[in-house]
Amino acid sequence: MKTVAVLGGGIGGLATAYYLSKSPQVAKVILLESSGRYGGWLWSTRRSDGAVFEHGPRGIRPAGAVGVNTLNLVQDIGLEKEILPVPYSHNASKNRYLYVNEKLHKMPSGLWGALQTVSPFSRPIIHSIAKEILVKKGKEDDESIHSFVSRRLGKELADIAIDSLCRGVFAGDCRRLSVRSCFPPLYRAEQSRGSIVLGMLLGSGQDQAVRPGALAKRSQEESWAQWSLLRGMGSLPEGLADWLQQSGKAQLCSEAAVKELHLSSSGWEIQTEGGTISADHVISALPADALASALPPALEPLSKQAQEISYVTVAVVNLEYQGAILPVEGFGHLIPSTENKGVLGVVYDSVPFPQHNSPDGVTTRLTVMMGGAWFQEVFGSPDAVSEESLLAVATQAVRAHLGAGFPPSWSKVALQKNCIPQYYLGHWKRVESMRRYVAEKNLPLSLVGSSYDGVSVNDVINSGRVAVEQLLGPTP
Ligand SMILES: Cc1cc2nc3c(=O)[nH]c(=O)nc-3n(C[C@H](O)[C@H](O)[C@H](O)COP(=O)(O)OP(=O)(O)OC[C@H]3O[C@@H](n4cnc5c(N)ncnc54)[C@H](O)[C@@H]3O)c2cc1C
Ligand SMILES: C=Cc1c2[nH]c(c1C)Cc1[nH]c(c(CCC(=O)O)c1C)Cc1[nH]c(c(C)c1CCC(=O)O)Cc1[nH]c(c(C)c1C=C)C2
Repeated sequence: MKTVAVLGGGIGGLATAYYLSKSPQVAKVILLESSGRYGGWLWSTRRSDGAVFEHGPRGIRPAGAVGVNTLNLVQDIGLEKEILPVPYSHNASKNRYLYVNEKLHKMPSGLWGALQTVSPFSRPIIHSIAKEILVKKGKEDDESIHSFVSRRLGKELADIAIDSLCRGVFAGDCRRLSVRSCFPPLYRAEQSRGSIVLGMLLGSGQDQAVRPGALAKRSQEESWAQWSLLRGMGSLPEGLADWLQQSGKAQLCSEAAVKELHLSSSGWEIQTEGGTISADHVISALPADALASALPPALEPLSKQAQEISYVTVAVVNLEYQGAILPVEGFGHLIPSTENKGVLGVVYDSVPFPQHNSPDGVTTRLTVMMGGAWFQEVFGSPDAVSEESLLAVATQAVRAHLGAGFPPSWSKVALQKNCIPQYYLGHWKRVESMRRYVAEKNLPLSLVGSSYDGVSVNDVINSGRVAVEQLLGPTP
């Protein structure tokens, strides 16, 4: 393997380039990014007074093999000293809220929470859990998350808790999203143990373990629930880009949009805004629709399937208020679609990460997330909506939900167009069929990134590692 081109400079592309650069089998890595900045949705505003605001992800979970894998990478690129951990004992880990019937309700957590009737639910969660063990296994090879949870745990949990959860992870509609692709452990638990509860107690064939380095071991010893970085999540792609530049093997090209891919006798000819590049192998970390636009007409079956993966738009509104305005301490609150379609949830950023507050006086930083699967219906076309109207909806939500009687002292509206892929029913079959097509045609192409195997930062980084290992064997 001489030259590998990585398409897309989001966290998926950067992580892929990192794993490639570690392999002695690769002579050169060329990363092509269309914008002037690396990181994709990982994007932080650092204000001159030191305050940090996130316009994409704000916290990463250290749990599981993929969480360990990300911490190993963070340690290896030297970002360890910038880590901001949030332990399980912290209020931001223990307290999550739902906004239902115009009131905040703490979501039940732990055994005590499960044993009690906690509003807005009409009976203790333990009822649903106990009955779940006896529910028969589903017969379909995929099912919507809402249908799966209604069947196994009851309609009330599906309508309120799961509806909100899917808005708080996928900005999506649980009636359309696939349980198999969005929550593989739940699907696997039913398949292997006939029950979610038994699957969790007995295990259901988890992913391969990743050996933890010192940082991941520390996260386990200190029971971290999530982590961020001192100067915001944007430091992760910046750190990776710096590491790649110093590796001497990687050539990072920004403002180099990939226009067309052509198969050649030895691999690919890649036509970019700046010229043509040759590569022996291409790893695409582009959103699937962007890859579809660049594929040659001869690979139409592949581009057609890539085009069928849809995305939703999220308006991310960062707000800063003077003083401590929160009536409760926690991670934030989610709003089920029956309560308010347009406003998905509010993150109380100051609670998990007070280090990102301005050092000048007491402030509260919040992020209101809006739209998702309901964007068009509530706000109209993302191309026509004004920032002012989105800001007005966000500040009104904070006023109504949290009682902030005065306007924010600072705000920023980021309209994140087509930012989260939606794994609808049958997503697994489409992805499998795309990969089978690539294998059968012997195409020098690998598919990584959030369009295929999970949307979290951990999943995306891991998809880069898996693709490189499939191509070259285990990374050193
Ligand atoms: C608002 C929001 C909040 C989130 N919160 C969390 C969270 O709390 N925790 C978590 O784990 N995850 C979170 N996520 C998910 C996570 O951030 C994303 O799934 C992940 O960053 C996707 O990375 P990626 O590299 O696959 O894609 P992208 O970030 O989309 O990267 C793709 C890159 O390709 C480039 N590109 C596009 N077309 C071309 C072309 N033709 N040529 C060259 N380059 C091109 C783009 O400019 C981009 O840089 C959140 C996402 C959003 C939007
Ligand atoms: C209100 C909208 C959103 C909030 N965060 C996201 C959206 C769309 C995006 C998002 N959040 C998480 C992930 C990664 C998933 C993972 O597997 O790690 C993504 C893409 C993390 C997350 N956020 C919430 C949950 C339950 C999770 C899963 C992991 C975990 O348990 O920590 C809940 C949640 N998200 C938002 C709020 C306000 C909220 C709950 C109060 C914002």
